[in-house]
Amino acid sequence: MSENGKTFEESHFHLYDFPTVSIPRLSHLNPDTDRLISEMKPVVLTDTELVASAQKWNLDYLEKNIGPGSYTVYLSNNKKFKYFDESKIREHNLNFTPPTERIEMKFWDFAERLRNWKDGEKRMYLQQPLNDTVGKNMVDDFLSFNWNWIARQKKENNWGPLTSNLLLISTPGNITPVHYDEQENFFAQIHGYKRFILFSPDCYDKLYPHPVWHPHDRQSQVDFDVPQYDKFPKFHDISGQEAVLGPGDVLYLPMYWWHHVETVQHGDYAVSLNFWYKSGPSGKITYPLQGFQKMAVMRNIEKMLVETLKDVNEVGPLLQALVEGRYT
Ligand SMILES: CC1(C)c2ccccc2-c2ccc(C[C@@H](CC(=O)O)C(=O)C(=O)O)cc21
Ligand SMILES: [Zn+2]
Repeated sequence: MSENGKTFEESHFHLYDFPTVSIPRLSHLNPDTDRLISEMKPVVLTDTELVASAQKWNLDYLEKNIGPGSYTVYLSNNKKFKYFDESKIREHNLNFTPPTERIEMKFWDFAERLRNWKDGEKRMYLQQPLNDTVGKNMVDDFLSFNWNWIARQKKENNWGPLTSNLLLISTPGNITPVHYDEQENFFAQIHGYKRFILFSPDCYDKLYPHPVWHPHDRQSQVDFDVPQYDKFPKFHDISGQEAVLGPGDVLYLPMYWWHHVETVQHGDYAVSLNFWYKSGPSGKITYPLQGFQKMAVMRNIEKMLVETLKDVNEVGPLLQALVEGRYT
C-alpha cells in the first residue's frame, strides 16, 4: 500500500470495530487549512516544511548530535504505552500498578538497543522535551524550523505560549492508547510512519475516561483490542477520523480531541516532534457550549468534588444521588 509513493502496509494496522473517515490532507496554502484550524478541526498539512531541517534526525545523526544527558525511556511488555500520572498514585495512595516502566538512559544506549531491537522484545518509547543540552548542529536545525508559519498560527488562533517540543522515538508497533490533552498540538512526523485515529470531544460519553483523580486521568477506560461493551455500551456508536503521517507531514491535533496513535508495525522506528501550545483566553463565550468546553466543565466539577469530599470514593455515590431519578 502506498500513499504519495510512501511505503507502509495498511494490512499491518490494528483492526478495530468502529468506522473511520480520512482526516483531510491539505497544503498549508489552502485557505481551507486555516479555516479548519480556526474551527479546532484536525487537518494534516503536507507541505509546511515546519521541521524540514530535522529530516536528517535519524538514529546516527541524533546519537552524534543530541548531547550527553539522560533521556526518559518507557518500556512496555505489550504494545501499549498508556500514560499515567505518578503524582496521583501518591496523592490518593492508590494500589495502582503502572502498565509501563520508566528508565533514564544515555542516548547511545537507547540507539544501540533500538538498532538491535527484535519483534517480541520489550517495546521502547523515548519521550523527552527538547532542551538546550542538545549539540550545536541540532540547535541550528531547531532554529531553522518554520517558526514564521507556526508563529502566525499561534497569533491568528490566539493561542498561549509554546510549552514544549517533545522528541518521540518509538519502536514499530507501539500504541499510545486513546486519550486527550489540554493543549493545542502541531505534531510533526520526522522518520517512519504513525497512524492517528482521532475522535471529537463530543465522543466523551462514548470513551468513558478514567476519573480525573485517577493516575490514568485523560485516558479512556476502553481497551480498543477488547472493548467491554457491557461496561461501556456507548462505545458501540463511536466513529473516528484517521490519517497515516509520514516524514514531513504535520497534524493539527486540536486541544481536547481524543487520539489513538500507533507506530506502524513491521516498519521502521518512528521519530516525531510535537509542538504543545497552551490555549489562549477563551474570549467571547457563545452558547450552547462546545464539546471541549463541556469536558473542561466536567473536569472542574470532579476536581471540586474531590476537594470538598476529600475521599475519592465518595465522589461517585454523590454524583449518582444527584443524577439518578432526577436527571435520568
Ligand atoms: C506514550 C508516551 C511516550 C508517554 C508516556 C508517559 C508520559 C507521556 C507520554 C507521551 C506524550 C506524548 C506522546 C506523543 C503522542 C502519541 C504518540 O505519538 O504516540 C501524543 O499523544 C501527543 O503528541 O499528544 C507519547 C507519549
Ligand atoms: Zn496526546
